[in-house]
Amino acid sequence: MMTQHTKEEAILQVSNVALTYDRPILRDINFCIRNIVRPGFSQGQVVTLIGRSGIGKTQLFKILSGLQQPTSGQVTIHDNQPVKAGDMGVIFQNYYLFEWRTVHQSLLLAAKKNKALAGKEKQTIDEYAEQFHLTEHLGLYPNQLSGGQRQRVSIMQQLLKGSNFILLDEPFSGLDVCMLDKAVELLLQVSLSDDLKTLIIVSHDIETSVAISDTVFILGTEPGMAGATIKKEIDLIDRDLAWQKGIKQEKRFLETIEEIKGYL
Ligand SMILES: Nc1ncnc2c1ncn2[C@@H]1O[C@H](COP(=O)(O)OP(=O)(O)OP(=O)(O)O)[C@@H](O)[C@H]1O
Repeated sequence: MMTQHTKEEAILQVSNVALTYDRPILRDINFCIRNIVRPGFSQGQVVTLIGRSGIGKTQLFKILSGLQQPTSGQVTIHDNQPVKAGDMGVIFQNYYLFEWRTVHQSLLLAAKKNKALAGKEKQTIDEYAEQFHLTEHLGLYPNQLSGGQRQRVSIMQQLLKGSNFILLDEPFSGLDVCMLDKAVELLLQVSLSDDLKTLIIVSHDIETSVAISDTVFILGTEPGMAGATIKKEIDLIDRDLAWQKGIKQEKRFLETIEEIKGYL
């Protein structure tokens, strides 16, 4: 039985986006992310963007986050406003951190950008740190952290800034099995913190990323057409594959993974 939910207003709309350098990279990109309302949960959206290497995922990621202007078309968020740099929290693959600042200094800087936290920045940092198992690391510099800890600091930074959109580039790469489980838990926790939170994940680890998503967009090329477009959108809620622990082991999940691989 399909999990009870409704899809409401558009929270991100990509319209006719194209990107051309010396040749077309992206063309006719159209998709929409809607606010999912799930009774009893503050369920946010988790979207995975999949495509083979070199297809244009990073370029689309940059366009979505306002860091790169498309050649044509537009990306709008909140009441049809065009997205601009800074609207979205971006977590790059290498978890870029200010190496010369302690974790706490970086987090405080992020929290100060969020007007909603005025006066309670330090308290909020302590609460998140506890939740993310970073309490003992607040005084350290980034080079004294493990990969998993750096990742958690990056995510915390974006959450403190108050971004409703968090884009993650390869969030699972370079993590050992144990850390991978923790990263998954953490993203699920973030996605359940507010029904307006949207995570957009670009990953080569299809199984892990699809297992925590509600929607998959597959970027690919079509015969005779230059440039990549969204070849397929898979609604995992409709397939009853979303929001379930242990889904990775189920046959029908693995069938969807095979189907996705068929599009690459
Ligand atoms: N500044 C640029 N000028 C010209 N071509 C570019 C530029 N930046 C990227 N490209 C090209 O755009 C294409 C898409 O690159 P992109 O990095 O988005 O791929 P990707 O899907 O993220 O790949 P991967 O999974 O390997 O990271 C590539 O063919 C790349 O050569």
